[in-house]
Amino acid sequence: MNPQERIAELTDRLTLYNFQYYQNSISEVDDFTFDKLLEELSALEKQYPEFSRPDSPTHRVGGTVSKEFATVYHRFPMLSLGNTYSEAELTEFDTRVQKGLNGAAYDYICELKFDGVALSLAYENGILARGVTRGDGTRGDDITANVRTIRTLPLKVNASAVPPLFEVRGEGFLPLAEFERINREREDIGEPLLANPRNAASGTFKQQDSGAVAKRRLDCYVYSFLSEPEIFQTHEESLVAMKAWGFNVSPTWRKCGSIQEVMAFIDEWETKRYELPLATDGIVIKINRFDQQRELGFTAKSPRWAIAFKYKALAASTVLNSVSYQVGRTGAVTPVANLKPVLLAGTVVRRASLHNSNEIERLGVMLNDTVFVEKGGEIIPKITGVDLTKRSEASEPIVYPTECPACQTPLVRKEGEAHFYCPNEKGCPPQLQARFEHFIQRRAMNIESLGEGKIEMLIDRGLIRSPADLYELTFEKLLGLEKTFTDIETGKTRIVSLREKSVENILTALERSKMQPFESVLFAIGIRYVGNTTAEKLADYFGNIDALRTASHEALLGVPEVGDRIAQSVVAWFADADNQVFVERLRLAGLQMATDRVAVERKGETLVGKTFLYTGTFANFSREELENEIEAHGGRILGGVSKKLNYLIVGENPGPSKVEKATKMGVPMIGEDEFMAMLSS
Ligand SMILES: NC(=O)c1ccc[n+]([C@@H]2O[C@H](COP(=O)([O-])OP(=O)(O)OC[C@H]3O[C@@H](n4cnc5c(N)ncnc54)[C@H](O)[C@@H]3O)[C@@H](O)[C@H]2O)c1
Ligand SMILES: [Zn+2]
Repeated sequence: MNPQERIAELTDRLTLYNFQYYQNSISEVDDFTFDKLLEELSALEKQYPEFSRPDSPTHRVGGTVSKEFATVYHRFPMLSLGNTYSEAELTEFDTRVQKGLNGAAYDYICELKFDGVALSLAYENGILARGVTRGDGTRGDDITANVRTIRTLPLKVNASAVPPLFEVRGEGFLPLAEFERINREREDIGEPLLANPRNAASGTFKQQDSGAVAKRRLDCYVYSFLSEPEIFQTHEESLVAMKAWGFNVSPTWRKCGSIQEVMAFIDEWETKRYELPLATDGIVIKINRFDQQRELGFTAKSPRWAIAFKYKALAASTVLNSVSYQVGRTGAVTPVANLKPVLLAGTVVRRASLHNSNEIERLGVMLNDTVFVEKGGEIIPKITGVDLTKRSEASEPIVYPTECPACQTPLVRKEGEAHFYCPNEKGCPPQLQARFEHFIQRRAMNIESLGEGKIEMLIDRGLIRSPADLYELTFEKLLGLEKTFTDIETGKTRIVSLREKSVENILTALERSKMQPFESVLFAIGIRYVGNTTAEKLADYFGNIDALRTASHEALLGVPEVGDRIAQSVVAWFADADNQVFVERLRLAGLQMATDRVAVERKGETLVGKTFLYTGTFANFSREELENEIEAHGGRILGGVSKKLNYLIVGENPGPSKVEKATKMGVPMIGEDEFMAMLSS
């Protein structure tokens, strides 16, 4: 390939990667590969400027604006950062700085490079007015509503010193613990897992529904302050001030007087960064004094007064001893590598994720091979390659099972999915186990006293096969049961035994679970793709299990946020005869199969914005009908007489205390006729 062709190819490829990364929050290649290709393109363009294309990704910030959000122009452009993976280049950067400042003294501020999404946060008179993405650097997407869901971000800054207009910049991110929580939840309801915290954060910020965004607890570390006129002399001062004003400033920054100190900071954080609550991918080094920053200036794409040092993902090499196959709740089979224990980023690694059979093929890995293990943004390390120089006669092919490792049912592969599945949903022990774990969780039936091995023991003893069996457990059946568990990794044993006290706890929890609301029951029964929120929406809309059970695909599509995939899954679930029996048994056990609140259909807008309370009995309505009428016309029912109450509806034989309180507080009281007039006004 000649240089012109290579330049064209790299330009196209990198443009595509940028598009996927910034628009669709997908990494087609890892960052290191991306950066190396960009470096290659940049070098070729320098050598052959005549072939450099105007749309080259070397000239500009990678993102663009999208159609879904309003476009906002940045008051100060949002640039990228030059980056390097080598200390030698860092020294070159320092030399350029020295030259640029004509020998004047200078300090650096080192910060962690947080791996999330750059945000511009504009404040007007101390109030958060706008949150905008970086976009193409000149203009970005207005995602204010989503940014407002970040709890650590002050919506109002109470300080006398703040200028009327200022902008704070920071990195919006998904904390690792939150990322893990979301993935556990997704796995539980059979959704594909999110690939990494940075892409998950980026995808979340681009959602249209800020209610859904709020459920993912995003966070933001701020690292830059801009105003006109400037009110600080140094970056350090601005960090201290932002912290004092209530912004979330990561305490990890440090002032360094020389490039040697910078290097020491880099070394120090190479492994320590894994203790932080978020993914990081390097260190950002900035000149501290603002006048010196101005003196050094900018290129078209990045400041000359700062650079990012990126860590190569930490890698170790070790031997692949064996592969185990785990079966999840939905039957998906995941291969897990069992490794000869090796130290990586300060922890001993024994296992690594292999994702699926495609991944094993892609890596070409064999048993007893020496493999490279890397720790990236995720918590579980992954195998990234094979050290072929160490391949020996002992290496043997990994034979992917054709049968479920737990129940020997032949595995199947669903179209378009990377995983093999065990189709024996009802009899496969790990699937059963996971189904119970799903059923007992707090947000489902809340019977967590059954955790920690008890479920496994009950399955083993043949006492439970379906969650409905739980409600047939008795004191006699449970008392005295015992099982010893051995941890495969440490060899330590643990005994679970059911004595009087724990049996009582279990039975009480089971009894109490019968009061869990209908939406929790709906979540607990484990329909694929039906998470908490969807269960709530379904419960609200249909009101009871019979309406839902008989709902058609079309009817289901009428539920807010329910699409084809969920509708299909619900219909299929209720069509299954065993599931019908399951639901009947739960109903007989006394679980809630209807909401207290009957879903109401909107009839009018006459009561919108008004609040009501009623007392006594009425000629034309039962209490429930009255409540429905109020809600159907957009009104709200309050729990008691308060300042917020607009009307007390008084019927026959009213309660004296409500009337008395309403009189005292001057709340208007209306009769049934007046209320009916209001409905139709
Ligand atoms: N894998 C892929 O397909 C792919 C595609 C495009 C880009 N990328 C990655 O993204 C990089 C380019 O992205 P970029 O232009 O945003 O550059 P960058 O991410 O390397 O550096 C700039 C960004 O760093 C962030 N940042 C984090 N901590 C900071 C701090 N303390 N101070 C200042 N800024 C901080 C800001 O968001 C800023 O916009 C590439 O180098 C590559 O690694 C990957
Ligand atoms: Zn199985």
